[in-house]
Amino acid sequence: MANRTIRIATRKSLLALWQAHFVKEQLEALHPHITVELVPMTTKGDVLLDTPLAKIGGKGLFIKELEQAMLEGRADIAVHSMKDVPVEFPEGLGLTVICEREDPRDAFVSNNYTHLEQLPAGAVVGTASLRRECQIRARYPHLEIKVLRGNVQTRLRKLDDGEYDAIILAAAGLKRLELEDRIAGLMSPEDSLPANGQGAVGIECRVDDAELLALLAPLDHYESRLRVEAERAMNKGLMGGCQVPIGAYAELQGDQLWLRGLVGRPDGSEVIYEEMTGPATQGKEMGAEMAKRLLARGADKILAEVVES
Ligand SMILES: NCc1[nH]cc(CCC(=O)O)c1CC(=O)O
Repeated sequence: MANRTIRIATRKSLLALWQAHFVKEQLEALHPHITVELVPMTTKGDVLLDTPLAKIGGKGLFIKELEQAMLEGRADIAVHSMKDVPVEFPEGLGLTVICEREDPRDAFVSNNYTHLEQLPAGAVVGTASLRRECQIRARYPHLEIKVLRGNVQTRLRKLDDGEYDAIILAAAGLKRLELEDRIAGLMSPEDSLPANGQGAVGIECRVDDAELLALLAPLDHYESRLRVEAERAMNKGLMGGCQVPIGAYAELQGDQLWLRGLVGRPDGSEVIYEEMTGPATQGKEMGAEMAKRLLARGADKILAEVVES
């Protein structure tokens, strides 16, 4: 594998660039004779920053342009936040690596409070995620939810400008950007069940490039893969991505996997929850089974309504 160059397609947000550098550094350390370059690009999701995610529709809003670059040979790999990666891939591409997962939890961010419980009636909470919205509304119906879009820095600025009393962000993103001190409180999975793949970085590439696959393989983290694959299998069964009110979260307990999932109405009036434990290597089957159980309990109706609204 002489002197090969690996080009990483990446979005231009600080978080995306951090994640691309994170992969670049590991590849360069593992394979001193290869060169790794970043190919930054803008995606549809970056342009449509003020529209609620569920309304823009179209899966893979943040990754289509990156995939196009790989298919056309302008890039070799794409580094993604797993939570933004659709469950299906275009012909010829696949998710070949899941890196070790960062903190998967949601973070409560506020300059005045440390937990949703403390917020007075009418306080304004910012999020663009229907998953976060439905869980907050179900438990705290007296709070107001206001759409919050933009990259992590923009969201924090909007909080500091006083538009919101608190906002919810993924802990992983804040930690990676060295903004951990902005986390007022970490939300347990019971408080806010994370999105599938939250906190994990994955690598997508052309599946026919055996040499490349071999170079990437050492970055794969088995435990993280088991968890994320189970979560994604659940979302796949529900045909939902990051833009729908679905939470999916798996934890390893020895050789067992504990998978929790929910689908909720964005207004919080209904949250359907299921959990299951089984052999860690059966995550995909468990995810599919969980999806079936959720659908049988009415998740199909909720999801259809969200897509139509
Ligand atoms: N949908 C945007 C997005 N995609 C990944 C992260 C955070 C990092 C991660 O989950 O790996 C975020 C921001 C957020 O939800 O706060």
